[in-house]
Amino acid sequence: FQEFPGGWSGSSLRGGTMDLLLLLLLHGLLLLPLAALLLYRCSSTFQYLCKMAFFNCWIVAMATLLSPFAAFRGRSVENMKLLRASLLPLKRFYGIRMRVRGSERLQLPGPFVIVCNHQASLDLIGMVEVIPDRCVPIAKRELLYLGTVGWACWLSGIIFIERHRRDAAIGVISRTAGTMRRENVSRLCVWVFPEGTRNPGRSMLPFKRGAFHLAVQAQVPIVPIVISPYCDFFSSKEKRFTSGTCTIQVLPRVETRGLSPKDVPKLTESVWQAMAKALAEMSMSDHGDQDTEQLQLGEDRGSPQGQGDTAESSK
Ligand SMILES: CCCCCCCCCCCCCCC(=O)SCCNC(=O)CCNC(=O)[C@H](O)C(C)(C)COP(=O)(O)OP(=O)(O)OC[C@H]1O[C@@H](n2cnc3c(N)ncnc32)[C@H](O)[C@@H]1OP(=O)(O)O
Ligand SMILES: CCCCCCCC/C=C\CCCCCCCC(=O)OC[C@@H](O)COP(=O)(O)O
Repeated sequence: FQEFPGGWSGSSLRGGTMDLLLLLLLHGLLLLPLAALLLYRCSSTFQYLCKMAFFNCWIVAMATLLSPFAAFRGRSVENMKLLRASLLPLKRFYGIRMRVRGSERLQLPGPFVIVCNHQASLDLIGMVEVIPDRCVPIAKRELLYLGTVGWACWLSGIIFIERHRRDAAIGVISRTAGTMRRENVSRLCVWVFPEGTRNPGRSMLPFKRGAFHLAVQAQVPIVPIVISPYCDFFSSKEKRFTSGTCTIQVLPRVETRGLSPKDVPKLTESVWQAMAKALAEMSMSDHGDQDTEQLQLGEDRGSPQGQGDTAESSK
């Protein structure tokens, strides 16, 4: 480059290009969040993707932060309290109002098995709303391999089963029943999603029998819980996630004392029927507003009737 007095020199030309590039980069950096914000406001799909990404990031972040503290205690159901506390704020972030009905039905002195419908991973938000102390979920083994999430689940005493290895899964369930029955172990409850997989919408899949074998083997009651359909505010198929209201209905417990394995098919069917009825009633009313407290279970023996409450959560 030749230099001319008062003209452009090679170095000043390079400097000018650099300035221009920097200016463009700065604009880009400023415009990107603005564009993302605009997209978030305009596109419900983008909003859904952001909210789901945040859900997963929150879980990974909490698992990473809390696992070292949980590790001090070792593998213990007491760590479920940490897991629960870390997931409770999620409903506020998403503007989900939780209504719980019949929560007093969970205050039993002894062990019991909870069975709950499974629509989406969002069920975790409902689960932590009502899960009693010393209660662990049964989860698919794949969760164990999700890095710190798996570690957090293991430390919290979550019971893992390999769904496609029936004999191994039955073995895990039998050992769990043994632990529930053992007198020297303080009360242990187990939460099962008996559909065995997620099932979005207003219906339920037929139930797998493991939860019912577990209750019969341990001779403990079954407490069915129904979470109202998310259709109003959430759909993974339509990529829609807005704020909304969710009702959690705890149904009367079903006793299993005196039942044997041959009673399991009938027991499974009657619990499915009772839960399907409650789900249908919730679907008909706006957000499960209809009072389903008077639900009677065919198999229900000795459950306190008509004592239901409706608690709007302030947790
Ligand atoms: C800090 C932040 C960290 C946050 C971390 C995030 C937290 C995550 C935790 C949340 C966990 C939620 C996870 C949800 C899930 O993973 S759902 C998926 C796992 N759950 C299930 O699969 C449900 C349990 N499954 C079963 O119970 C099944 O019954 C199973 C044992 C797996 C067998 O299934 P399958 O073979 O497909 O079918 P059936 O149930 O129809 O059974 C077939 C025959 O076997 C007999 N059977 C079943 N179980 C038993 C048993 N325990 N004992 C004896 N016999 C059994 C059953 O009766 C059938 O025989 P018959 O037809 O009656 O002759
Ligand atoms: C080193 C590896 C790092 C991996 C990091 C992975 C990050 C994973 C991010 C978030 C994990 C969120 C876990 C939420 C678990 C929700 C429970 C759930 O809903 O499981 C589904 C199961 O019921 C049924 O599964 P399917 O419907 O049969 O499918």
